[in-house]
Amino acid sequence: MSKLNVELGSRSYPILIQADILNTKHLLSEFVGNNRLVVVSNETVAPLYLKRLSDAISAPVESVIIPDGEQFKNLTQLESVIGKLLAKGCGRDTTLIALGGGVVGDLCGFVAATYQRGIPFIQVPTTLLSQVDSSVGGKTAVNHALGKNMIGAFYQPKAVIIDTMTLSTLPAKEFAAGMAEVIKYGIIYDSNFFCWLEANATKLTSLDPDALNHAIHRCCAIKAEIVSNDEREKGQRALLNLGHTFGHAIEAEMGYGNWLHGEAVAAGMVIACRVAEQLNWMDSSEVRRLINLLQSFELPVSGPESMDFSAYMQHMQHDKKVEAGSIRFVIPTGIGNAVVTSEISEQLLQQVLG
Ligand SMILES: NC(=O)c1ccc[n+]([C@@H]2O[C@H](COP(=O)([O-])OP(=O)(O)OC[C@H]3O[C@@H](n4cnc5c(N)ncnc54)[C@H](O)[C@@H]3O)[C@@H](O)[C@H]2O)c1
Ligand SMILES: O=C(O)C(=O)C[C@@H](O)[C@H](O)[C@H](O)COP(=O)(O)O
Ligand SMILES: [Zn+2]
Repeated sequence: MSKLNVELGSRSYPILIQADILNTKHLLSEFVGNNRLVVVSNETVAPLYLKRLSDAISAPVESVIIPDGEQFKNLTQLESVIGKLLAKGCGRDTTLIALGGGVVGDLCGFVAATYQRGIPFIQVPTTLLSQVDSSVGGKTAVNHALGKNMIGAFYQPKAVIIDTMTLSTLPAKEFAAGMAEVIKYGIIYDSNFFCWLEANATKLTSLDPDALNHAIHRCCAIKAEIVSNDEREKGQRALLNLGHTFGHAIEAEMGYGNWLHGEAVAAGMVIACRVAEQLNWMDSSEVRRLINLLQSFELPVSGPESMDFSAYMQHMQHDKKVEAGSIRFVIPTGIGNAVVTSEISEQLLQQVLG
């Protein structure tokens, strides 16, 4: 088993990574004490993994099951989950366990942050995207029609338990979406990791256990370090938003769920790199390497044909990185480095976005 730690003083927590960790007896006992346990999952993941998780916990477990899809990461569903917890009589001595991908994790985390002013929760992520990104760092949220993750809280889990074996049932398109966030870490932070991804793309697609373990471990280590330094995104954490200003605009414009989050981030990262290329911050060979790597996972490398400059601008005004009315963009300065800047002219954006 590999173990990492998110260092946040009294709110620090471990990330445990292991194939088949869901077969470990008394898996969560050190994190839950005598609390009542409620698993929040969805109608796809629960039939696959809820029994295994319950068996591993070796204590009574209740569950709340939500419908599957990004379009259900909303206030209606939040209220519904809270209503079910109230109907069960759950008090503050309840720990929630998010079993599923980023949608379940973000929603369950926000329920935990708000239910009776806050109860503990544990992340058990089952998609590649959630194992490398969303389960770590405590960004919890639901979407609003006008923007992604517009209603939420920073609220850290008590532990992140990653069973890499769960990826064996993940649809290929969802695996690819997770790879977009994996590649993001290479661009913003670690050029060696980017080179490693170029060399190991085939192994990753075929779910080679060692390659998967290395990629998940490296991503979690980078995210743990960034979050430990900047929990509330006052500085460096904003780099994790590479591709998201454009990507979130795509998700909202196309209707939540029609473009997967990772697909939109893939297209958004290429757009950010095209901006960098125009500024001579990145050379075209580096942009080509990103495109090639994304394409090796069959990810999109441009936004939807139907979206033009004004459609992007309309959504990007709501981006959470807007400061004093200016949109701040994460722009790479090469493979392995990126900066946050508000100095991107509308003219340049129009040129890149069309
Ligand atoms: N909080 C954060 O820091 C953060 C970071 C990145 C993304 N996100 C959010 O995460 C969400 C995307 O997460 P996602 O890509 O995991 O999508 P998801 O949660 O919708 O899961 C993708 C699909 O895979 C299914 N699934 C999950 N695990 C499975 C398994 N093991 N086997 C078979 N099917 C499985 C799900 O039911 C769903 O249909 C977005 O809402 C995004 O905004 C949050
Ligand atoms: O953890 C972070 O910080 C990130 O930005 C990770 C992103 O991959 C993730 O999609 C996040 O939810 C986006 O955050 P938002 O603040 O732009 O909604
Ligand atoms: Zn993301």
